[in-house]
Amino acid sequence: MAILIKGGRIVDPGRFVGTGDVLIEQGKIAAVGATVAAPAGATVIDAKGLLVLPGFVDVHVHFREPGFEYKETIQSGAAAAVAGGFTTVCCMPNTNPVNDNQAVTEFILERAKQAGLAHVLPVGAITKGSEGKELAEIGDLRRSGCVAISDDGKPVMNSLVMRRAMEYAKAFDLTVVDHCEDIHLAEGGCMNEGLISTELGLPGIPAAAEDVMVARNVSLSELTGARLHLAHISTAGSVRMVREAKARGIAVTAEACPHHFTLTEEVVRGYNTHAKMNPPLRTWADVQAIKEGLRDGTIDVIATDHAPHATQEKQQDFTEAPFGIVGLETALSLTLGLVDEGVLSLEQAVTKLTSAPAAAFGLSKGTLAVGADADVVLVDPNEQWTVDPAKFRSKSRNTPFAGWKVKGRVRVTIVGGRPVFDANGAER
Ligand SMILES: NC(=O)N[C@@H](CC(=O)O)C(=O)O
Ligand SMILES: [Zn+2]
Ligand SMILES: [Zn+2]
Repeated sequence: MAILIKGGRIVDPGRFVGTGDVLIEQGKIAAVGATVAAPAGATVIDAKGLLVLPGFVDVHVHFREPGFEYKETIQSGAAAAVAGGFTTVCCMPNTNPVNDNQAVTEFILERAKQAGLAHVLPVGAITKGSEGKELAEIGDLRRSGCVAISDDGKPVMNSLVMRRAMEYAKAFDLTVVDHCEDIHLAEGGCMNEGLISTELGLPGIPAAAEDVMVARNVSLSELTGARLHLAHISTAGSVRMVREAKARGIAVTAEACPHHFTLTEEVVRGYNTHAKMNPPLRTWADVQAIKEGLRDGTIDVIATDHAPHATQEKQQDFTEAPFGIVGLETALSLTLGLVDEGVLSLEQAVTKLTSAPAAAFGLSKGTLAVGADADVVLVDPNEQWTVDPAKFRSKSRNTPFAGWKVKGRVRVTIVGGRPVFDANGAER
């Protein structure tokens, strides 16, 4: 089936920016240009007034299958992804069992195929059971379809284990993704350490718990030459160190999450557990540093760290509730907020949702290049809407953005040439 997307504002970073048409044939991008003729029998989608973008790539999501299907399944997670404009998502291995072997990887890929929505690419564990002790079978994980390795949810505390992981990863051409947190410095904490944690009487997690691990990982990347990707950076110190590492030519990329460039620790007042995530919401100065890092290219990628948890789990004391919030269905609007604020140009914002994450993981995604998989998203940049968690595709509703009035909404999502989400036909 051929599809011609007509008259939209195309933003294909570094390739084509301007009003034009996109032709899809046999699941691939067949042509992009100011005017492309519709072949006989093609379905024409009128994209006037809409942005036409490469499908977004999220290198950091938690779909809870296997093991925690009550929070999210691969099916519900993939549905949330395409509703949010994400056509490729990389799912972290902190499931039960942990994705530290070929059987779990193959199970995830099979489930993703059955869902038939987004491309769901597994991230394998660095260590067996993500226990930080013994390396997983990294070569097997690579061969069975893992696109990166991480023990996300936990850091790899032992520096020698991390060094060996990086050496293997380099040999297998895999990116190593680390959740930078010194667990001893962070132990017992549930929000950012500072004045507010003292006022609220909550145990804090100092910025240094993140910073020291960023410093270590950058050093190990320099030592081994492995490609390092830093998950969810949240502190001014991390931004500073990544900036310096890049200036020195170290193979490091970094991601920031929408909540870390939108909210500060102030939101924790009121003890709303939807403001509890790891790393925690930080200070205004940290948020400014994250924005500056995004603006100047220090932070390459916007990733959601979509971390669904059930309502009853979040309805506990702040100290008891699990860390994490869902993000797939609000990320686009919050990112466009940075464009409205003048922090990013639209092309920069699209880059950080598409080609940059693809490059960080070495994926041939996030582009409208002729011959690429036809993963395309149509966005109305001006549509205003109110975040209503009850309408999420995700099984979970743990978001601090409920009731927020935001701008920019996905109209249509196409994966491999197949429309898999259409806001017009959808109950919202
Ligand atoms: N970010 C979170 O607060 N939680 C994540 C784990 C993680 O990303 O470290 C989760 O799996 O729930
Ligand atoms: Zn993490
Ligand atoms: Zn995570």
